[in-house]
Amino acid sequence: MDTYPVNQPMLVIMDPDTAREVANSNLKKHWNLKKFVEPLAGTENLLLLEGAVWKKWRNVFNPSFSPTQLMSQVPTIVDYVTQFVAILDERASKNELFRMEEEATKVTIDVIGKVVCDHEFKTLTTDNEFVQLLRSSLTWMPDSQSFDPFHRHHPLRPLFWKYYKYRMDNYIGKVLDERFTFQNASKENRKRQKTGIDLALEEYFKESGQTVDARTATMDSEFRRYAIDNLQSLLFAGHDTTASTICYCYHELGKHPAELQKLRRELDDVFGVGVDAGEQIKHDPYIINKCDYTSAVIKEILRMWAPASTVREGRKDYFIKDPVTEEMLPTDKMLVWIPAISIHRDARYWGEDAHIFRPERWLPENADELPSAEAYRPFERGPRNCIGQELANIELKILLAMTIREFDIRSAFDELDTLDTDGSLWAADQSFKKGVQKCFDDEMYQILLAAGKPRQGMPARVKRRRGLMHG
Ligand code: HEM
Repeated sequence: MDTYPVNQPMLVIMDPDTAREVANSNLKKHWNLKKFVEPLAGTENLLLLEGAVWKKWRNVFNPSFSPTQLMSQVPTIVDYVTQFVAILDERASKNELFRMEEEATKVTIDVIGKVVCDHEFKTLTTDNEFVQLLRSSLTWMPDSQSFDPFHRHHPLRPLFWKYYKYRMDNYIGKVLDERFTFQNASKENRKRQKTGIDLALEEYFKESGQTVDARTATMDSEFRRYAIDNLQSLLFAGHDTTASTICYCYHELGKHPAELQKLRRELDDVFGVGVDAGEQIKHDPYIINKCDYTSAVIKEILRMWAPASTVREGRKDYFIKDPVTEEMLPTDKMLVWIPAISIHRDARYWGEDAHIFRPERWLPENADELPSAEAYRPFERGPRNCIGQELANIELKILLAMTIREFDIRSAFDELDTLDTDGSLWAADQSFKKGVQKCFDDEMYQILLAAGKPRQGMPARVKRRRGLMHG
């Protein structure tokens, strides 16, 4: 696809086997990605680094996302989701129209903040400075569909981005420095569960050959830069994709009563009718593995509304074989894109109902119907796959288990205009409301704001179904 002069020519990969080859190749991430990531998380981070430096940092953070480490975080996740439930309950009792994406972002930020930084962002209960800066930075993201040259190359954009990044660096830098001072200062601390920030610091002590003693150790500025950018990339990548996915879960379930009923029935079977799922999950985190249909709903949503994908930079010496003509296609000066969402909706792999929400396709008894695993890549595949996929899955299951039986949730695009002055990032940029307002025959199509987010942040209404069982 040649979009010159708006963008570089693109080679769009729609064939799952070719996608596997590209994902496993050493083609670098495309420089275009930097435009989105740098304002939010700098350049020295897992999303953008390459080669040996990337490998080193991936190894540093991998243990924070191991199954055992994640399961140990489940009670914390339940506590945050309980606060999210309280917010929904308040919205319901006031019968308020609100943007679900804004509220979902709060819970996912609080979770990732705790999992990665062991820091309480308290976004669910207070106005957190870091999150406000992150959202302000997002308001400056160019609308990729805009042909207005002033909008695309706004002269003030780099200044604002620099300012927000500077303040976000200060915030995370402080969290890091506090941890650095605190690191291993006491025996009890050494025994604590280690989060991403501890592992990063451990790596530093190992590399710098310093003894772990808070009074004499110093942190060099290069390490500090890498640590801050990496923590920010985890905070950023770890919240908005998950927030977007839970919104689409609510949206599709709201449109599909039969599937919603099946989901509620499964949760009743696993947790008991009228029994609080949160307390049970806290007590036995592995109970969520019994929820096959819940898992199927999440997989189906990530198939239909995958919020992220990979873009790679072509190279002179790298050719891709056209699976039909067998022609060797050059990739030099091209953006090589694997649009997961398009592969996920391709009838050649998923059948005539590729655009239909049908969680049943993921149930164990229907495994034979599924196409090759390569045709499903919401978290990408190969060495640069998503480090946080298990965390996202656990979080999404807990969110569904603790909300879907408590509330009726529906998107409310018919009332969108009444949110024009709510001060959200969506209200700030009215250009999102212009132009065609349906894609895949759905008003809640994705808007590219770093990741694919639900249009207008999903205007929503919630109704309580029964008395709350949580705190
Ligand atoms: C539903 C939720 C999520 C989806 C759909 C998703 C999707 C993706 C995709 C498609 C990539 C590949 C990007 C590329 O090639 O440029 C990726 C990478 C990444 N994701 Fe996620 N992600 C999710 C949640 C998370 C969470 C919870 C974290 C928490 C830390 C996270 C952290 C990352 C990081 C750090 C990378 C870069 C990995 C590397 O290159 O080594 N993501 N994700």
